[in-house]
Amino acid sequence: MNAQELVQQEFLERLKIYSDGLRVHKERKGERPTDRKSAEELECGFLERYLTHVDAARDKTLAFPVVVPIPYPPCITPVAELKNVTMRELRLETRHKGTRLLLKAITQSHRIGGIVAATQDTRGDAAAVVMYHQQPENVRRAVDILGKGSVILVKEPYFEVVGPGQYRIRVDHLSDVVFLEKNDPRVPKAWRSKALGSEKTADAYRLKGNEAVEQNKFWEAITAYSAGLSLKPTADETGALCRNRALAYLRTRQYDAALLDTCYPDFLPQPSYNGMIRAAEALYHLGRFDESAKVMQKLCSEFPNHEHAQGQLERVQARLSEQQTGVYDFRQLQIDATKLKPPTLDRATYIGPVEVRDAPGKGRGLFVTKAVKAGDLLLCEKAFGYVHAPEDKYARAPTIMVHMETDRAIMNEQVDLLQALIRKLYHNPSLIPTFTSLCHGGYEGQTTFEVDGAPAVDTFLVERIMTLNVFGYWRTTSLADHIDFVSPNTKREQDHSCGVWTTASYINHSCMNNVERAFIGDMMIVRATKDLDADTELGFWYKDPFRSNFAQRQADHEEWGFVCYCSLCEDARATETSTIDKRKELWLEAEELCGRIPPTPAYEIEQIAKALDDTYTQPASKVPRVELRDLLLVIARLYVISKEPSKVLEYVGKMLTSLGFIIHGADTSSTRFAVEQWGMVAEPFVEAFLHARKAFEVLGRPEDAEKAKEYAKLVFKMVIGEDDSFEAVHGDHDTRFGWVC
Ligand SMILES: C[S@@+](CC[C@H](N)C(=O)[O-])C[C@H]1O[C@@H](n2cnc3c(N)ncnc32)[C@H](O)[C@@H]1O
Repeated sequence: MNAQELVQQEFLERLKIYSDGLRVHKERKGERPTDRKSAEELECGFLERYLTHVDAARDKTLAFPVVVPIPYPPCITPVAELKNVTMRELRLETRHKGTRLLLKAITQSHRIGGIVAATQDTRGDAAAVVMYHQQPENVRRAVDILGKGSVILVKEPYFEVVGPGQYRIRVDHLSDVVFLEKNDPRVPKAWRSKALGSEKTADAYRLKGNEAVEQNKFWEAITAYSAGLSLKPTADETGALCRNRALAYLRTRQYDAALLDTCYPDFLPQPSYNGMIRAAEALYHLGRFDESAKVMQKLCSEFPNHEHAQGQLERVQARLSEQQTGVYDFRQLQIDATKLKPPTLDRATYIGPVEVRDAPGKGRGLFVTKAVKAGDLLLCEKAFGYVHAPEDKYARAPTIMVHMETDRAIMNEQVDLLQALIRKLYHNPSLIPTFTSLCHGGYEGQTTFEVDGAPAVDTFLVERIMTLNVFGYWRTTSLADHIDFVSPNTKREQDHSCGVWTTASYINHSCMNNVERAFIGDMMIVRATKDLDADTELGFWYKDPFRSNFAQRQADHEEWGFVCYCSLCEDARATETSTIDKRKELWLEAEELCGRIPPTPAYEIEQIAKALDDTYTQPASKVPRVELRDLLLVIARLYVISKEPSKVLEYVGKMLTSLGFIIHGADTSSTRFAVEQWGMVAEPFVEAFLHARKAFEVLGRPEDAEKAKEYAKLVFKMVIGEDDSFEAVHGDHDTRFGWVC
């Protein structure tokens, strides 16, 4: 166990002690605690607890995991209809339906899992409040979200116990907390402060908002402009306040609200440059490129001298072209993905000839609407939500969310992704249907998404959808991963970036994949790996059958809530345990032989490959022999070293046929080399086809060599997403493998 693994191990042990202890406290459900701390005691303890957390964060250890209660929906009762409740009426581990609790922060807030502050109610009783999924510190400081003296209204408060004498109100749904301005009539007089919110005119608020914008304090600007708008301004003042607020909404990624403030689509009563360009930007970020382009065209004809507008028009036209044609400059995509941190690319989604349809026994699935060829682009999709793992994954303190009910947990990047998704949906409710249409297992959650004219986003529903639809991957690009894979002596790195792609999510699992996914930053590229007839359902691996055995795959599928009935899994079920054990034994023996220095003679490994092959009864075109792939490639490599091209061809041919390919001409006959039917495509076939290319070349069959290279490039395109980088990675193939004849 290395130092990093030790940290992980220690972290898990501490987590177990913590959650076991917590479980005991949670048994007090329904109790009204009588040992709540006073405001003064709470203030002192609060600081101490915060400092422990800061220490833990500095040492990159975990102090306080987020323990999630049994899922409960967000409040969808209008605030005005909720009854006031006080702290002393609250019962432990209970959500107080139909009520609202008015609180004033008596300390500054800090980040301890969520944003935490000590608060007091109108009777002077105190408890901490924790609000989850608010903006991260680099976007908005905790003290700006909930400063000392701030007043909030918690809808249907959930009161929880976190330790002996320690209780707090938790807010899991963003819409369950209302931040009240000091002049809000719901704020008791004693809690009001003259210093804040004292502007008298709409214009004064506009100026205050403008000042905040200049300091990049966009949230404060929104508050100021909104306060101005509440003072019944004139039409001109309203126009200016809205246009300015639209800018602040854009900068805080609230694109729906920004669009609304621009009076899109007719921009009445007063079309303006600022209003139109802000509308075009909001539409751009909402992925509505055609509408964005129309606004930009109108803008450019009305304001022909604006260079910026011209540039924006070209940008949106480029996106429209990508969206409609699926033609991308992949070389540039690779460059952008390497340079940008995070690698979220400014590109549009292309949805090719595919459609969501019912897939009996699997819910819905993605199907091709017309016949396609192996290698064809089916999707080039931008992530709906994406989190890029830091290069040094141990540079951060671990974060974890544990469900008390199921003991399931999500960690680090997945926690970040969940929070990003919740905020994205909350701030852009027009995107909610796209996301909530994704599968959410048996969890229904809240299906009403609006209350008091604002969105209500069910955190637990978002989490459920995320866990069933998330894709994780190893490196920023599949290309970087492939370079690790083909570079001798390079350890394959793992970054654990993750995201949600709302169209690719409809692709069901199949061990017998007919499409491959590849990543370039936050773009997922899906290509056919076989020639497919119209109406074929697409399938790719959730769990790679080459890197897992049947039992591991089944356990993984169980987590997703399904059983795989592909021919590979069915064959594994029908195979005797003794045969499975024999395969394992042979595989281990082969692994040991392959690792020897000097290399084991090819014929010894061939014998094992043959014995392994004999354990299969079904034809390889029906049940591919996944255990044989790497072994046969090793044998082909050994014949490369011994400069026996016909043996190289023989073993490349065996490798292809044992994975379900139907091929011709991988021998010394005069038959032209061709793939008649594609099998289970995977990364190592790039190398295999390149060995075949060289073998043909050495045997004086240039046309077959060219064909083999074409296939190598095609497989590269399927697994990397593009083939522009092919030469750069594999140009030195022959020298790298000792093919210098
Ligand atoms: C990412 S979603 C795929 C789309 C999903 N079928 C839908 O209707 O939205 C993953 C879920 O699809 C289902 N699924 C995926 N592959 C399956 C398979 N091979 N057999 C049965 N169900 C499958 C499981 O319910 C799984 O949790």
